[in-house]
Amino acid sequence: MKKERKVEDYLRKRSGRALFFLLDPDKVVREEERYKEIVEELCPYATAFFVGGSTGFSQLEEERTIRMIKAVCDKPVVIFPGSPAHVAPSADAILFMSLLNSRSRKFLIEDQLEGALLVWRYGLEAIPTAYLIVGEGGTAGWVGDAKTIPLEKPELLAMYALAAKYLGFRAIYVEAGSGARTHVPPQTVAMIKKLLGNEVFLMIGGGIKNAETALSILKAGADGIIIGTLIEKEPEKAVELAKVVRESLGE
Ligand SMILES: CC(C)=CCC/C(C)=C/CC/C(C)=C/CC/C(C)=C/COP(=O)(O)OP(=O)(O)O
Ligand SMILES: O=P(O)(O)OC[C@@H](O)CO
Ligand SMILES: [Mg+2]
Repeated sequence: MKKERKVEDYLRKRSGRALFFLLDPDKVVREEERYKEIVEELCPYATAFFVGGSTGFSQLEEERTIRMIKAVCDKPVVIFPGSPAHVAPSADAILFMSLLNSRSRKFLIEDQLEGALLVWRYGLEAIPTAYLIVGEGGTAGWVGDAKTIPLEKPELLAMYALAAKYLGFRAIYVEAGSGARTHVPPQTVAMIKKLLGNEVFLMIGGGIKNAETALSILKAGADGIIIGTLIEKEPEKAVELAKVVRESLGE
């Protein structure tokens, strides 16, 4: 049995400077060699790799992607599940999430029932995470039947964030949607972090495409940020972003 909060403790030690690189198994398995090289390049800058997608669910592809990352990089690999089909045995942990602003019971609690059994069977570390989709919402918003929170109404997001904290979630992932044109504004991040305090680990993702944005969101109070689409579209820019962020943080 893996130690209960090993990855979570590791992440908490890196609050305010955690960089997560998200790989979509659906895409990775079609170009495994290319992604292997990208992972090698990103590895020194990564806090952890996230693996998951909103579409094309398959445990086989999830597991293959996790093993590919683990073969070339010693950083933790965390499942970011779009469905219970993403629960795969070789991961170090899973964001065990509920999409709190979904209209559907499936994403609030039903997928978790099926996923829980697999998490238990594989002895995976579960990080209780509230997933909140804002703004454009991207594919995850559409698939997850989210009542997306408008970016210009941060007070609605604040209500969700507080409810998540009081329900006992130890992490919150605020998602603007994969490839979003507008990322979560730093002022909103600052407001949410102030309400949450250090008890809850705050992750921000969606539409972060350059180092300036990444740093502004971290400096506003995000504990970690997620970079996905940039890795797929312009991997050299993702590596550059990672380098600049690490240097600017004095690491
Ligand atoms: C806890 C367990 C077992 C499951 C939770 C299931 C939930 C709550 C899902 C929420 C809805 C959803 C579809 C989330 C997807 C999150 C994710 C992995 C996003 C990253 O993928 P994208 O980049 O948006 O996907 P594509 O690249 O496929 O468009
Ligand atoms: O793909 P991008 O826009 O980097 O977003 C990352 C992540 O928040 C998607 O779930
Ligand atoms: Mg994607």
